[in-house]
Order: sequence, then C-alpha cells, then structure tokens
Amino acid sequence: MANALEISNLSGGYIWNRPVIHDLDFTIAQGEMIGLIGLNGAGKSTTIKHILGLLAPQKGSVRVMGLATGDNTSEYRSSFAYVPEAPELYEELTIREHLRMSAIAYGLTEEQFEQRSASLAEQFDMTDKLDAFPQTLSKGMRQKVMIMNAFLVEPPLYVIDEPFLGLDPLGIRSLLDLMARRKKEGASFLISSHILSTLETYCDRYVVLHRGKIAAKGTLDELRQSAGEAPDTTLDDLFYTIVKGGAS
Ligand SMILES: Nc1ncnc2c1ncn2[C@@H]1O[C@H](COP(=O)(O)OP(=O)(O)OP(=O)(O)O)[C@@H](O)[C@H]1O
Repeated sequence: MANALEISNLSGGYIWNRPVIHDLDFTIAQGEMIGLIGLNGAGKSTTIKHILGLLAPQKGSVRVMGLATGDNTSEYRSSFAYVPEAPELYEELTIREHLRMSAIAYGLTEEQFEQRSASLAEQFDMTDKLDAFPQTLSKGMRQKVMIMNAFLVEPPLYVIDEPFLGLDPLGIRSLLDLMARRKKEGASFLISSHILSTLETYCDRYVVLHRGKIAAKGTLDELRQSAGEAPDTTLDDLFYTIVKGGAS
C-alpha cells in the first residue's frame, strides 16, 4: 500500500539554488495524522507549497499516493485537499456554488454532493448560509467554508494549515470529530499548527522543522527519548527543548 505522502531528500524554495528547506525526509502512512511544527519562518508553508505542487523541488521528490506532480497533474491534484490558513473564496459565488465546484472538480455524484453538503452544513452550523455570498460571512464562517470544501470531497490526504485559528469552540469540535472519522476510514492528515496542545491529543507522529531542516521526528515517546526528556513531557515543552538546542 502506497504511503499517502512521501517526501524524500527534498530541498526547495523560491529562488533556484537558494533553498530554504533542506533534505527533508518524511512519510505519512494511510490513516496516519502528522503534525508539522516549527517556529515562524521554519519552512512549514514552503514544505506545504511543495506538496501542493506550487513550488518545484530543487532536489529530491514529493509523492502523494505514489504520484509525483508531473505524472498526471489532475490525478495528483485530486489525491488531496488543502485547507489554507487564510480563507480563499470567490466573492461572486455562493457557499453552495463553492461546494458544487469542488464536487465537480473531484468527480462526486449529485447524490454525494447533496448528502454530504447538507450534513457538513449542519455540523458547522452553516445551513442557513448556503445561499449567502462570502462577503456576508464572518471570518470564522469563511474558514468553515474552506473546511467544508475539503471534507466534502473525501480525498485520501488532507493538508491543513493552522486549522483552529478563527474557529469558535463548536467549529473546532466539529472539525476534530470529522478528522477523527476520516482518519478511522483510512484518510491521512498533515496538520501544521502552533497550537501544540491540540496536536498532542490528535497526532500520531510529529515532524519538527527548524531553520528549514528536520530537527526531530517521530511519536511523542520517540521525541521524548531522543531529547532525553521524561515520559510525561508535553509536546510544548519538548518543542521548546528541541528548538532551543536544535539544528543550526
Ligand atoms: N514568497 C516567498 N519568497 C521568498 N522567500 C520566502 C517566501 N515565503 C517564505 N519565504 C522564506 O522562506 C522561509 C520559510 O518560510 P515559511 O513561510 O515556509 O515559514 P513557516 O514555517 O510557514 O512560518 P510561519 O509559522 O510564520 O507561517 C523564511 O525564511 C521566509 O522568509
């Protein structure tokens, strides 16, 4: 069974021959949830842009469900859904039209679209907003639309950047419930967040980026062992130890 995500020896960035991420190696198995953590500027968004195919590797490779970006762009693109940190919506389309557009792009049937969009709207308390335009929504509601779009299409891999920012407590609960359900069904997650206490509850493993390199990776126990920390050390404290003494 192919890994959902396989990043091998990846170096890349914005200017050719001036990489900002260096020799990254990590995988996400099917059904696994990985937390990508690091300080501001560590390289998390740059790594995500490589996964999305917005940046080309300067060295190494990125594979999603066994496919590289160049293999078959539309198949590669439909292997994952991405939730960006800041909502990106079309002001001239209603929320229902956004969902329909995703459904068409990912080849959902009309029945799947109807059933899933109604259920997601209910979970995120957005049923009465389906025919609204984005400019009439609050910031958190706009973020909910991005999340609903991603969960509508049920891809094998979800790439989610700072999912908890801007959501109310009910929205956070609905998102975590959905993530847990899709994970049980075999979907994989790469979640980049600074909210380490929430990641600690939900993720199977972590990749700690520091100055564009992997400073540590593994389960919470593995991170504790390699940092020489006690078995009850929190992810927050471990992260602090790793980046304080971390890779240069
Ligand atoms: N569009 C860009 N052009 C050139 N350099 C960039 C660009 N975006 C980011 N960088 C640089 O790449 C490096 C990694 O930045 P990146 O945005 O990946 O960090 P991050 O870990 O996502 O940080 P944050 O937690 O603040 O979102 C930084 O040195 C940053 O200055």
